[in-house]
Amino acid sequence: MTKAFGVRLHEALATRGPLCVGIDPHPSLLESWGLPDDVDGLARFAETVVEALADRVAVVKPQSAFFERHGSQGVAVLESVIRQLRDAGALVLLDVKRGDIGSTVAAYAAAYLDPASPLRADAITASPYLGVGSLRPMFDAASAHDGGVFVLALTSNPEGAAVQRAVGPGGRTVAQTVIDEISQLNRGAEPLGSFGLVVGATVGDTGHDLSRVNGPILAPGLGAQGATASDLRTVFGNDLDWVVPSYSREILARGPSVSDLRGAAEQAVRDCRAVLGPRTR
Ligand SMILES: O=c1ccn([C@@H]2O[C@H](COP(=O)(O)O)[C@@H](O)[C@H]2O)c(=O)[nH]1
Repeated sequence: MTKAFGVRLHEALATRGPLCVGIDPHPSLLESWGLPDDVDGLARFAETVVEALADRVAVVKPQSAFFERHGSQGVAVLESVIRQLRDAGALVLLDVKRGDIGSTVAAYAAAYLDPASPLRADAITASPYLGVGSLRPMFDAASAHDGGVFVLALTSNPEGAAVQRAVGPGGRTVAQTVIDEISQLNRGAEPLGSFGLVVGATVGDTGHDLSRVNGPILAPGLGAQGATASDLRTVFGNDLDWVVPSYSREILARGPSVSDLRGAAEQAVRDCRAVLGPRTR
């Protein structure tokens, strides 16, 4: 029997350090690595990241879009990469940002969280734009199969604020509603729940209450989007315990050298540890 995603993430962060590295094979990165912008280039890029990082980084986050743009063969590469990452002990957070009416969300849940699926990951990202409740089939599948779901709350892009900071009839922002609903799902979980949030490292002081989340908070936007590890203190204040800092291009740009990729990941862990400090729980 496996352990709940929150438990596995807790262990991975403790043993491997507080870091998520994204696999985002941008055409420009393929070019700078001397690879063609085709399925072979995609596979060589992703396999190099697997070789460099899968046995040492806590969470690896393939960005599905960069695999999908190569069609069915790209998706086949993604399936293989997910399997290789998991076999090497990394937790795979598949960044797909899915969301829909509940009956369709059930199909997404089957695609990404059911152990029978070739695309099964440890956790996925989800969009709450159709209402957090519409994601219920994902939460149920995650609970049934020891997976996790990270729901967008305050995203790292500047356009997100207009929607996410809009205030609803009850006086809460859209983002705070998402935060509160996810916090409910994690109530009582030890050492932390399996339901996460996405809060960009670029957003500055959030002005939102993250104190009851009791689950992981993915913080993308570090590196290429301009945020630095020290910004995590400004963004999360005293709620730093379960922040999972996430870098993609900043680290990937150091390839194709396996040792340079590892060096960049080690530096990122040092930078983030200096801000996050020892986990208090
Ligand atoms: O708010 C969000 C949510 C997801 N992302 C994703 O993270 C990576 C960031 O890549 P960088 O190269 O480190 O900028 C990318 O896959 C985004 O789709 C995000 O940036 N912000």
